Amino acid sequence: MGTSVVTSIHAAQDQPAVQLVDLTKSYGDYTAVHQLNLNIHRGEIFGLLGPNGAGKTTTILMMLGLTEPSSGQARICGFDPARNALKVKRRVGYLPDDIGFYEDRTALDNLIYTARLNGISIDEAKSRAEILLEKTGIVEHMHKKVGAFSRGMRQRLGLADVLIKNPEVIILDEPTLGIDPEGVRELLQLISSLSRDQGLTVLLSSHHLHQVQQICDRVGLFVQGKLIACGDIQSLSNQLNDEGSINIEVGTAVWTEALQASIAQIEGVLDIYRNPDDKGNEEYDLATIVCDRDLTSQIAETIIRSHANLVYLRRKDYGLDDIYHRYFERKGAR
Ligand SMILES: Nc1ncnc2c1ncn2[C@@H]1O[C@H](COP(=O)(O)OP(=O)(O)OP(=O)(O)O)[C@@H](O)[C@H]1O
Repeated sequence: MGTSVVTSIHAAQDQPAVQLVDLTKSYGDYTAVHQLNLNIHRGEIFGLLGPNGAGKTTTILMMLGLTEPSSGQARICGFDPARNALKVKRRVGYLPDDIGFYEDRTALDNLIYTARLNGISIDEAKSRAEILLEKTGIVEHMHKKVGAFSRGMRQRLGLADVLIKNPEVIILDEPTLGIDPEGVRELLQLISSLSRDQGLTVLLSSHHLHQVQQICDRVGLFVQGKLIACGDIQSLSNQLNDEGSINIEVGTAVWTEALQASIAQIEGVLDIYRNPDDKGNEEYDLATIVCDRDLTSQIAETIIRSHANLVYLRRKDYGLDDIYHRYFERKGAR
C-alpha cells in the first residue's frame, strides 16, 4: 500500500463522521433548514433537539440523500449524499419514527430480509440476525410475528434492523416515541452501550431534552431551522450563566396568576416559568424566576405579602429545565 493511500485512509478516519456546511433547505419561500454548520465526531452520540417543525427530519433526509439541499453541503463518512447516496446508504443505518416491517413475518425473517437486501449471504444474515436479536433483548421473540410486537419491541427490532449491515453511523428519528418510561430508559441504555462497544456514531433526533441528555455526549438545539446552541449540557449551562442572569427557584403552597403578576412587576425580573418537569410534587408548586441581579429578598417579600405560603427559596445554577426553557422558548421566540 503506497504512502498516499495510507495517509488518505488515516485522514478519512480523522474526519468527522458527519460534516454539514451551510446546509440549507427551502420549500418555496419557507426555509426549513437555514445554513446549518455542524460536525459530529466518530463514536460520538449527538442529540439533535428541537420542537415540532424545527427542521430535524429535513436535516436527516438531506444527510441520507433522500432530499436535495437548496444550498450548502453534507458529507457523511466522507461522501456527499447528494452525489453518492448509495455509498452513504451503505454506511448509515436510519431508523425513522415509523419503521415498516412485514407484519405477518417473524422478527428473524424481517432481519434476514433486510440483510439479504444489503447483499449479505444467507448464512451470515442468519447469524448476524440472531446476534442482534440477542443484543437488543428480544431473542426470545424471534419467531413471533412482528404484527404482535409492542411499540418498545418494534423499536428494539428497528435497532437490530439498522445494525444488521454493520453501519458506521446510525440515525434515529424520535426513537423513544410512544414507549413507556421504563422502556425508554432501557432503549437509551441499549443505544448507548451499542455505541460504546462498537464505536458507532449516533445521531438521535428528539424533542425530549431530558431523555436525550442521559446518553448524548453533545446536543444541538434546533429552532425554526437554525442551530441556536451546540455543546455538552455543562457548557450550554455555562453559556447561560455567562449571560449574567440569576435563577431563583421558589416553592409555594399555591401558585396563582396574581402572584406571578406581582413577581413579574419587580424591577429586574426577566422571566418566570413553572418548572416543566416538576414531578408532581404534592407538597408545593415550583417556579423559576430569572433576574438580572439577586432579587431574593424582594421575591420572598412579595410571596409572603400575597399569603401564598413560601415553602422554600433558593438560588440555583442552570439545569436542564432552564436550558430547555431559555433556549427554546425565549431565544427561539426572538
Ligand atoms: N415537503 C415539504 N414541503 C413543504 N414544507 C415542508 C416539507 N417537509 C417539511 N416541511 C416543513 O419544514 C419544516 C420542518 O419540518 P421537519 O419535518 O423537518 O421538522 P421536525 O423538526 O422534524 O419536526 P417534528 O419533530 O414534528 O418531526 C416544517 O414547518 C414543515 O412543515
